[in-house]
Amino acid sequence: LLSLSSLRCRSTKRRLASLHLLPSAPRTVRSLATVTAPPVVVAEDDKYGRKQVISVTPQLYDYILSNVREPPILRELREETATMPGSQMQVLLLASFFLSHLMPSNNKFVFLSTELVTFVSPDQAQLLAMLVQILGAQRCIEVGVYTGYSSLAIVLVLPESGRLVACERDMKCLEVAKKYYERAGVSHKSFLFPSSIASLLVDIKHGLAVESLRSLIQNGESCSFDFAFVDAEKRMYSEYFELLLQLVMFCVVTVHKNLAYQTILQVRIGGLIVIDNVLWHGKVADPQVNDSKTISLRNFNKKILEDKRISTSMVGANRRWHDHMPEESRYLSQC
Ligand SMILES: C[S@@+](CC[C@H](N)C(=O)[O-])C[C@H]1O[C@@H](n2cnc3c(N)ncnc32)[C@H](O)[C@@H]1O
Repeated sequence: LLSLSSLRCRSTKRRLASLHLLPSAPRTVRSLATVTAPPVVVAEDDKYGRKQVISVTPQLYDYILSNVREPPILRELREETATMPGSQMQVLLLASFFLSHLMPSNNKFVFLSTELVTFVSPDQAQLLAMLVQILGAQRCIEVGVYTGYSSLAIVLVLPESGRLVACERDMKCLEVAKKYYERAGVSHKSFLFPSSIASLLVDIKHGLAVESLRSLIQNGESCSFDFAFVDAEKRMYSEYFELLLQLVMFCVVTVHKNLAYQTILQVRIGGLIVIDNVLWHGKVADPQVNDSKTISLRNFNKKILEDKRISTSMVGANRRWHDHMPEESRYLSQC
């Protein structure tokens, strides 16, 4: 535990950063994980046609990252975030690695790890930004901002007239996010036209996300968003989803042809809701894991699968670092 405390301490992280152990993350992982995993997993069940699935090794993940276009301001924000107490990147992997050797039979730190905060990786941020661009999204919502890495990635590709509603309960995190929004020139408010959407790219909603989403609905903003990214409290995913379905353009349009005759058309206009961490570091597939967050996510995934109102796609893990990590810490890898 002492090791974990010292690793979570800011000065230690700075020292690690100066040794290039943090936060240029992916390379650090390679230094810990010297064993190369097979790059391909073959699905065992013949009914899947013996499909080969690429397993992302640290080397391959390095390669993916070297092909990411990360704007310099996002890189700076990522590096600053990685030095913050509680942020999860390599610190956690390092801590778990050391701890697993100190206390091989103790799995308490797996629990500790879930208290730390993660943020999307550069490749994930690039994917989010590209989805927003493909959609031609103007109005977006993020549930769970942390220090603003994913939200800034989204805002940077929005048109001038775009808007991102950023929901976050932690003011300290928002201070960092605001600093970067300002530096990127996306937090400008026009005092001449305060209600103008065009003058406000990031609209921060400080507070519990469910309340912020409800107030958007009460303010008549239903069916007015194109895109949402959910990355907050796992046990609230179902509530976020139901509220977002009302806010994102996926709606019932009522057409009044004349007073006597009314047609209701169900129109899917094409909004997109991206939900992070639905594999919950692999725990959803492990019947031995039954904590409340894992159960919530299992139930949520089942509900989404059965929900006929939407089209859905679950995208698999893009990193498989736990192949290289001790058993106790394998859930620390990202999905
Ligand atoms: C995983 S982090 C978000 C990371 C961010 N999306 C990124 O990739 O840069 C989750 C954030 O959700 C926030 N959060 C958790 N529960 C919340 C809630 N009920 N309402 C608002 N924010 C919440 C936490 O404070 C934390 O900052």
